[in-house]
Amino acid sequence: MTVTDRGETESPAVKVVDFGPFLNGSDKRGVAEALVKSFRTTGFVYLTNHPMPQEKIKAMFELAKRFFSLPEEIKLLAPHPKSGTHHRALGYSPIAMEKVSQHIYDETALEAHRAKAPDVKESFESGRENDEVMPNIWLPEDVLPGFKEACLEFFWDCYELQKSVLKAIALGLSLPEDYFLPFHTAPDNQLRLLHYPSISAKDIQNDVATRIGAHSDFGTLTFLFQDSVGGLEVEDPTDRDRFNPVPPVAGSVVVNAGDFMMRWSNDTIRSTIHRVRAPQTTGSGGIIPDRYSIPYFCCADLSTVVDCIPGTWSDERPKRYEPISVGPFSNGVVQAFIRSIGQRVRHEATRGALLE
Ligand SMILES: O=C(O)CCC(=O)C(=O)O
Ligand SMILES: [Fe+2]
Repeated sequence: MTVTDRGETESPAVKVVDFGPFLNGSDKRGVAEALVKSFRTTGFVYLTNHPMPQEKIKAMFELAKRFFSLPEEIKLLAPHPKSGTHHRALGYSPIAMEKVSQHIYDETALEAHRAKAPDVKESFESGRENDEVMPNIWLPEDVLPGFKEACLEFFWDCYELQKSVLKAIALGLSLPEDYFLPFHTAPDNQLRLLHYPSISAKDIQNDVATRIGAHSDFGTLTFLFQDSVGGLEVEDPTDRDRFNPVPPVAGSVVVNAGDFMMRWSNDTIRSTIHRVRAPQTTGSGGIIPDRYSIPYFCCADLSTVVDCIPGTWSDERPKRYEPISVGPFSNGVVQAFIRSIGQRVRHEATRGALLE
């Protein structure tokens, strides 16, 4: 672990990029290149001086805490639908309902995986309000007044952040700044509020339970706001058996690329496996405090078709993938692996399948 000149701890695996010079125009290219370099190497980056106001992030965390502290039967007034009709999760999913897995396709192996170590977390998910195909699932307004409005405002603020980051990535790939924007207009994105209740450190260290199992995300990008508890880890790009911590960096948002971006960029950009366990500073005894995090998943418009990004392929490095429709891709990734027997198992990615 190193300490940055801002006095914060920084994971040696994940770089901190100051987004300010991109936003104020003083060094757009420098920021864009640093960003893309991180996406090529680790698939993860911390962005500081991003445009999301810190008070809004703080307020969203406070509201998430109030939501999760409601009695279970009240939270279940906005239940995640049991059927697989929603391509993305919406509404409230109680503790241990979802267990994330990666590359397990056999039913018996899935059962064993499910039985092993539950993901001890609960979540609430929402998308844009005008989505007629997948309408949001809210609590009655009087239960937590202002919750719906705050989620929607945060959703659209994150969309503004997404546009700026996509512009920087385009520039870093020597493309016109607006290259990615027409593919992300709907937007078919998802805001997720996550709560990991306090848990015995021993249970996590002994693999009796986990916070979120190892997985990659499936979309274009994920923005992750995390509290000060820690525990997020990313797979080491050179050693698949090693996970490096991504500890909280004050004021930053963690940005990572998803499987869709990896495929779209002809594997130039990495979609890296990550998980949440006990913070690495935790001793073997004791209780790990509650963790709250807010991921925002950015997806290309379901109605579009994409081909490998110009500049990511050439005669020497031919295209590895055919053009693909975003809708069937996203539906395929999530739907094909949703199992509604017992706990819901959600495979967030088919990275292996894509690479074949
Ligand atoms: O809570 C976290 O820090 C990670 C969440 C995550 O990776 C996910 O929801 O996909
Ligand atoms: Fe994730």
